[in-house]
Amino acid sequence: MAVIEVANLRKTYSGRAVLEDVSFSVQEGEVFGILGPNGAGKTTTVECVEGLRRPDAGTIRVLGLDPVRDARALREDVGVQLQQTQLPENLKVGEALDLYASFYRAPRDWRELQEEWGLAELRRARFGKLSGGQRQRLFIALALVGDPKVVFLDELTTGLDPQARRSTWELVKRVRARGVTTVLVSHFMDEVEELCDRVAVIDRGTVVALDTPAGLVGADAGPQQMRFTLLADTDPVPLLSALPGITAVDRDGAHVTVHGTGDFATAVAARLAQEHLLVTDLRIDQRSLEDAFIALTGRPFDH
Ligand SMILES: Nc1ncnc2c1ncn2[C@@H]1O[C@H](COP(=O)(O)OP(=O)(O)OP(=O)(O)O)[C@@H](O)[C@H]1O
Repeated sequence: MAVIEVANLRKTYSGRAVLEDVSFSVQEGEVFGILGPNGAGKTTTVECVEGLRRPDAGTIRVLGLDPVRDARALREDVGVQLQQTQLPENLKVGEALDLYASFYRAPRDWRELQEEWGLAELRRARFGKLSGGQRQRLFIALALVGDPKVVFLDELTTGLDPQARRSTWELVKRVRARGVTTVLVSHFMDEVEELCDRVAVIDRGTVVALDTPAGLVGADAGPQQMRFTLLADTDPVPLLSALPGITAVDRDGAHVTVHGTGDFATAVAARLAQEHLLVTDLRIDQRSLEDAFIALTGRPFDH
């Protein structure tokens, strides 16, 4: 079942189109990524879906309802992650959870949530004193306190150090495990690759691709390379050239580079093993989501 349906969304600011024609749908239980460089239109898209901005054209349905017209009805079922500036510095963690729980008719027990998200020992800590990672933990807990069916997480790990990013990712996996449909806005390739079931890549106000992370990397997959050093004085070129999927084999002394498409690396490994040829320094250069973005838009992904 589609929890979110967006069709032909268009939004302009002072006559400038920021969203041209954005369409996508999010299925129940999915972690759906919205990926794009700065200024691509991600936040505008999500804020329209949240009912915070009114689109100029197009239709949006969240749990079958219109986010602007049916805002009151949706409030109970949708969780939105706060931005950094939205909590007073001197509010304590426990007070924030208690306060936000009071906004909902049927909230989760915030003390339970506090335990679950490792916030119990911080319950008397003031918001202003929390580290970046602790703030994100609190924001996610606050987004979940109303026991929503859908949650929006926007730029979750921006400004966090690598370790805090990784622990925040673990939190998102826990949200998913609870079956909450999640929309994750990000401009980090590795983040959507790690967390999302499907990703809409937005560039300059349009969806330039929509697929699973693996599909995005695999789509339009150009040739890949396999490199190794041969530990034997044998010419590998005639041996490997004829294997399926191989487009070229280059040799520079003992250093060999095999170019190919599809699952050619398995065929190469099998052939080398068959000939009892030992190799070292084996590397396979795989396409990344970053490469996919360049292939899709013709330019590098600028943060
Ligand atoms: N209220 C507004 N009035 C005018 N222009 C706006 C407004 N909000 C956003 N914009 C412009 O719309 C474009 C898209 O902004 P948006 O915040 O949706 O992008 P984004 O992909 O979320 O970027 P970021 O990753 O930087 O948050 C930008 O050029 C931005 O300057």
